Parts: sequence; structure tokens; C-alpha cells
Amino acid sequence: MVVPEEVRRIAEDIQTMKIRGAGRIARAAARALMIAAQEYKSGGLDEFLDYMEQVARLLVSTRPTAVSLPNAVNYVMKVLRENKFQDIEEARKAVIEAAQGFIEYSEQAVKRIGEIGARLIKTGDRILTHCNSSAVESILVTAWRSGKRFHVYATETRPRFQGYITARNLAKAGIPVTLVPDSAVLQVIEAKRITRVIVGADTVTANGAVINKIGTSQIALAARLHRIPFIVATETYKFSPYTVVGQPVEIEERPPEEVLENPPPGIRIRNPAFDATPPEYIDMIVTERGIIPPKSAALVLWEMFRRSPVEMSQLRVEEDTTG
Ligand SMILES: O=P(O)(O)OC[C@H]1O[C@H](OP(=O)(O)O)[C@H](O)[C@@H]1O
Repeated sequence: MVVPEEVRRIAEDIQTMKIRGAGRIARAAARALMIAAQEYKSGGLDEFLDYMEQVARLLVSTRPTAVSLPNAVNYVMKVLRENKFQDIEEARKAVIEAAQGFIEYSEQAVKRIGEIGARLIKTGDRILTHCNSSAVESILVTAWRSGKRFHVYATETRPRFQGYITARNLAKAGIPVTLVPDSAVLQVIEAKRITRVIVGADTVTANGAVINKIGTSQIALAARLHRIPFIVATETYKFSPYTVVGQPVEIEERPPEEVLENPPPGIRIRNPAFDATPPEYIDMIVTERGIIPPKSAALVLWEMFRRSPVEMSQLRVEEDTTG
């Protein structure tokens, strides 16, 4: 059976970043698997399982860096891979329930991070953030609604300008927000006496490094220079089981046109979308399960997956070769 149009569209929207943000792409992938299961018509149980694996590969191949994507896909596919079913209806139902379960967990996790992280914010804070993270927004909006008063500085986040989304959303919530160029970070930290930095995450490695939007590690360095707390907000499904055995996180290289269209001859362009901030530069990670030091990332992974490192490392769905 061919992959349904709506599922292909979701995959394309993730790839082109129409759907973006590590949590959102995870939920979108879970929803796509649910739609794929609902739409399946022809064939028997074995064909259904093959078809679902094909959809899983397609979804995972859309963007390489945020581990929330394969983690979400594997969470849903696990029910198919590890259970025996009588018929398609039973299998279909299991996929739908698992996908709904993931989406619900994810939404609750973002809310819970807001509640936990809001306790870290104080009235009078001047907070710097980078890119657009729903987990960070959740913290800021929850803190503001609880009566705390603070000012947020949001970087533009070139080349895709996700900082505009952050600025717009915070302004809509009534939070005072100033948009600054990425290159102004150190100046703003000094001149505005920033009190804390809060960013999201696409992937957290077993040793506590955080892979997030390009530019994050420079901001962490600037924060360290001025002894400002550097806080990461992330759901635990962004912790990467593959890194337990040292598998490197692939950094997405996006099209050069995002940086400059029609560059003059002789100019090469690089456009890495993410970078890694080492655990030494991170003060704490706010998750839906509580606040942890980065060095405890491996413990979170162990609790989540309860598998041996070797088994964890084999979880990745293979690259899509179906086109
Ligand atoms: O899951 P939430 O907290 O929303 O976002 C987490 C991270 O996902 C985004 O990636 P992109 O904009 O999709 O490349 C940013 O790097 C952001 O910090």
C-alpha cells in the first residue's frame, strides 16, 4: 500500500520546517503513524507491519538531529514490534493508542516543565533565550502568569529567524521582550546584566551535552564568562539512547540558500543547524521528571529505556530507502 498523502505531507512539512521544534516534530510523527494505521486498507497483517515500518523510516529520515523524532516513532512502533496480533484491527488499535499516548505525554510534559521551571524564575530577572522552544516558552509563560515580573531578550536565530516566533508568542502573553541579533549576545549579557539563560534542546546525550540550535554553545560560553546560570528545558524523550555507546549525534546541514541566495562565484556556504554545548557549561536541565544536573543524563536514559547500552544503541530506525 502506498503511503497516504496526508502522511507524506507531514513528512514533507517536518523536512521543510513548516512543522518545527523538537517536541512538535515528535508529536507530528506520532500523529502521522496514527493516520497511516487508520488509512490502511489493503493486505494482511504482515503487509500492514511492513507498511508501518516503511512509514516509520520515511518519518525518521526527514530530519537527522532531534532524537525526539526517532524516539517518538520507536515508542509507537514498539507495540507492533514486540507484540503478536490476531488481526489488523487489533494491530491498528494498538498503534492508535500508542500514538495518542505519546502525544498526550508530550503535551503534559511541556506543561509540567513550565511548572517546575517557573520556580527558577525570580521577579527582576533578565532572561536570555535562543531560537524557539515550547519548553522554554512554557516556563516563561507559567512564571509570568504566577505573578513574577521579568524581561526576556530573544535572539533572532539566523538563518531561519525562529527567535521572531519566541518574541511574538511572549509579547502575546504580555511578557516584555526585546529581540536582539545573534551577534549581540555578549554585549547584551554585559549591558543588560542578564541574570539567566534558558534554552531548549533537540537532543541530550548520555554524558549530558545538549544539542540545540546553532549558536547555543557560543551563548553558553558567554554565560560562563559572566557566571550566569545556563539552564536547559527539555522533555526526557529528547535524551538519546544511541549516545550511550558513543554514537555521535548527526548535525543537520541545511540548504545554503537559507544563508544566502545566489552567492557570488567563489563563495562557499556552510549552514549547520545545530551545535553541541558540553555538560560543563550547563548548570541544570529542567525535565518533566524534575531538575537534574547534566551529568545525570545517563540515569534518565537508563530509567526510560531499561535496556542494556547495546540494545539502546540498536534502536535507530534505518534510513528511508523507499524514496
Ligand atoms: O521542543 P521545543 O522545546 O519546542 O524545541 C526544541 C528545539 O527545537 C528547535 O529546533 P528547530 O527549530 O526545529 O530546528 C530549536 O533548536 C529548539 O531549541
